[in-house]
Amino acid sequence: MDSFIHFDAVSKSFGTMKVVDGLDFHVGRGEFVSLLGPSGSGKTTLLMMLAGFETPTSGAIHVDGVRVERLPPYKRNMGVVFQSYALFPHMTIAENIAFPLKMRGMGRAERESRVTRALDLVRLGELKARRPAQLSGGQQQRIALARSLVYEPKVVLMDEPLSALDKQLREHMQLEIRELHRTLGLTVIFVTHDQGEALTMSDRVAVLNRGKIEQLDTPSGLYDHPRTRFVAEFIGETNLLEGTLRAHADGLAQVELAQGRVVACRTGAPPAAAGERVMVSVRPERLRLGSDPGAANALPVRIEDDVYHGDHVRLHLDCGGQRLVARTDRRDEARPVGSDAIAGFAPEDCTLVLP
Ligand SMILES: Nc1ncnc2c1ncn2[C@@H]1O[C@H](COP(=O)(O)OP(=O)(O)OP(=O)(O)O)[C@@H](O)[C@H]1O
Repeated sequence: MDSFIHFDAVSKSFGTMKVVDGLDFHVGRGEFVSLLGPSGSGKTTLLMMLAGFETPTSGAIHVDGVRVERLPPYKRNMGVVFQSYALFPHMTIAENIAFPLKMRGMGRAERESRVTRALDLVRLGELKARRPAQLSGGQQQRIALARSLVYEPKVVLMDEPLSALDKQLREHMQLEIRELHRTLGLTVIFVTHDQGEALTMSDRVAVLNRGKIEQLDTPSGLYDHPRTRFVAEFIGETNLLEGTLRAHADGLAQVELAQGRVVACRTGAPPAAAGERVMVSVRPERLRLGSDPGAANALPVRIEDDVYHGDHVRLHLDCGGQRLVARTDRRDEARPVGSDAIAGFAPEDCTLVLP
């Protein structure tokens, strides 16, 4: 991956509060990267520093080899789309889209051809004489998208652009944005707090927590190999078993759980040294129920509850006082509530994270 956008030790404080803390990461040309994290984790601040509406307190931002963190927004050639569409109500759609071009002194003929092209991209050419109030929310958001694309930026920054739309429209717009990303070869940085949206749309996702990136990885990398407890719990759902790392050899870690049982976990370099505390993260669909207490990674459990979800059943398990969740196929053998069983998982199906 070539480095197209590079954050080099970027921090941002408001007064004494550090809201972005030493960010170091690269984004490749043409990549779609989402910023995902809880409210207040610094996603918007990161995006605003890239757009030029905020200046870092320290550190450097490079875009296509140019240092940009002190450049004003209009010199960065980035398209920006916000949650609120921010269209001018007194202008027609065509005038709204032409506005940034007019501000840059572009001639009328060139402006018109670019507006037509941008409207064609979002398939709303027939609405160009209307005013924003005469459009639906989804149409207004597509116009805002067209406006961000009109000066053919190489980077498009989007801050929760779909969160005001209903579910169906949101899913439709997700597909449209992905399609535009692919066909135009755009580099997209997309802020969302919807993990489903981040996982389905992105090449990679940066999980932010308290101003730091906990993990920047592909969607499957985050789900299957979370590196921290925060990521394991934030992305999807997981079971966390506390224990002590006893040994690591040949790619297999041995972890002694609180109740004295030892489980094996296939992993590269473990996150802790032998003797230190770790957590074993096992996704609910990786927990298998059986009856062989001698099986590998076997935990005796009692079935506390079963909840039918149509395509699957969720079992709530009690494992020596700890609550676990298993997701089973409807066709699996039925397990009556109150019965005992053995919950097991393969060493390949778990991950070690720091507590
Ligand atoms: N101009 C400002 N002055 C003071 N504090 C600010 C300013 N802008 C943001 N903050 C604070 O910085 C922190 C990070 O805010 P930011 O908007 O980047 O978070 P976020 O992850 O985008 O959150 P959300 O999902 O709620 O939009 C928050 O605690 C916020 O209150």
